[in-house]
Amino acid sequence: MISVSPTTANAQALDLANLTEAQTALEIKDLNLYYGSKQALFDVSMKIPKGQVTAFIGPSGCGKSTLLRCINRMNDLVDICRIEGQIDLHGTNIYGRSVDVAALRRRVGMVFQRPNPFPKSIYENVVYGLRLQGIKDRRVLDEAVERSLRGAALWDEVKDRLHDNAFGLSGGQQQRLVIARAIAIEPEVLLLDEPTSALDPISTLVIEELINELKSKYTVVIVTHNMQQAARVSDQTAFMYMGELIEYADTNTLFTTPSLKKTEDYITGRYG
Ligand SMILES: Nc1ncnc2c1ncn2[C@@H]1O[C@H](COP(=O)(O)OP(=O)(O)OP(=O)(O)O)[C@@H](O)[C@H]1O
Repeated sequence: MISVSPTTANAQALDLANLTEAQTALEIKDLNLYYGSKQALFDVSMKIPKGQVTAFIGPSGCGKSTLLRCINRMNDLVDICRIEGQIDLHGTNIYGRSVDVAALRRRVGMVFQRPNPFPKSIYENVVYGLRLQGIKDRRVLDEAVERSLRGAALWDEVKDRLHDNAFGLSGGQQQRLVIARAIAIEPEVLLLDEPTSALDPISTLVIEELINELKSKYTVVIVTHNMQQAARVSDQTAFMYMGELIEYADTNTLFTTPSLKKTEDYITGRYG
């Protein structure tokens, strides 16, 4: 049995099928995705609430990362990838003709499985996106560094060595640095693709606590292999299987009283 965290279990469950516009960060509508002739997502539709943590779970190859990567158009980088359907971010289709993809990726930040700091100082990693925007004012940059590192629960550990190379940090610290880099440009949505799978249990716990704090400012969508992690950190969970969204519900319901047998079989470990 998967135990759901008390904060998650006590949260007021939202009516996910009938979220109002004000409650919705993302709306995925009839999304089909193909890699060449192979279809990887089938008619996925869901609304992702604002200021909450939503987890995608399911067995390997079910399409979790593919769906996540649609939300900031990372799949545009895959030549053979074709998408039908749409995703609205706060009401505007991110696949619309006039969308500036670089601007979209500033609104929708992403953190990957392996920490990927740049070979630069801690400070320069955090301000990277701000420098790209042409911001040079030292005071603005200094403030952003402190705010972002505090936001990523890393400030106290690195405040005395901001100009040291980021590669000198532990794996868990590097992952929090990457989160600080992502939040420095104040995105609306943070996508986390198995953010703790390369980390030890203690670093994992620190990141999970951080995820809980991040949702006060950002909409967080996380892909995880680990059902216990989904139960601990997310407010709602989407279970995917072979490219389909099978069941989507508040995390407590999905893990304690799922509606469908397929979901129950997965969460009780019968497959996957
Ligand atoms: N760039 C790509 N080119 C071709 N096929 C791909 C590509 N990326 C993913 N796929 C295929 O799409 C399907 C879904 O893959 P995806 O990585 O989204 O699954 P996943 O649920 O995230 O899996 P995992 O948990 O193992 O990371 C798989 O069959 C995979 O082989």
